[in-house]
Amino acid sequence: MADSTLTSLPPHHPQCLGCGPDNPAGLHLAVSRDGDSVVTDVTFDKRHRGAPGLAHGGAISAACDDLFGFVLYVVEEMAVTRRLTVDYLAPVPLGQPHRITAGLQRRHGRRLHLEATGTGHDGITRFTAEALFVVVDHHHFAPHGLEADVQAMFTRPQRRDRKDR
Ligand SMILES: CCCCC/C=C\C/C=C\C/C=C\C/C=C\CCCC(=O)SCCNC(=O)CCNC(=O)[C@H](O)C(C)(C)COP(=O)(O)OP(=O)(O)OC[C@H]1O[C@@H](n2cnc3c(N)ncnc32)[C@H](O)[C@@H]1OP(=O)(O)O
Repeated sequence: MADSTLTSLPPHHPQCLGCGPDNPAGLHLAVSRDGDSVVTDVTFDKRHRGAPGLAHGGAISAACDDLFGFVLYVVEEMAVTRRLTVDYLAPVPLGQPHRITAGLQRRHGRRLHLEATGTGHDGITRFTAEALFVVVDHHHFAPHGLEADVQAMFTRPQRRDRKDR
């Protein structure tokens, strides 16, 4: 969907399940910032099938979780998912684009309360999500990943100036 008011955001890292371009099993979400919100247009396909013709709830949940991870560019904090709740309001057909919009609802100390809405291009909202993210520092990631990869997450530019989505 072309939208001149959106600013592209970089993937969390190249292999990220949600947004990494180099993850062959990934959702390959392309995410943009729109003011204090972040948005992505996702089209689930046969790799994400649950019931015949419909998206798997886990795939929808993964898309929401990853998009919440982009609100961190707005908040300018590193944080991880502590709790994620998805309301599946209506079946999500494969092959139909849905726009997911997410943002910060409120913050209490380290706790970030986030919310998201997924709406088809037909205007039907088929899922919503809420999450609790908890702010962490680089020590959270350091024991598990290559030091250079962890450093890159903390030091990369926070946005790209591409406005062509
Ligand atoms: C500078 C610019 C930065 C830009 C960043 C941009 C991008 C990078 C972002 C992310 C990182 C990279 C890749 C992201 C990939 C995907 C994005 C999706 C996100 C994920 O896919 S991420 C993976 C799944 N995720 C986990 O792998 C977490 C496992 N987990 C833990 O590692 C611990 O569990 C932890 C650290 C979360 C907390 O542990 P802890 O010991 O530090 O803290 P504690 O337990 O004390 O809780 C702290 C405060 O939350 C309150 N609290 C807790 N539970 C609550 C509940 N249920 N209800 C209400 N409040 C609750 C407490 O009451 C306390 O509140 P208070 O501080 O106010 O007292």
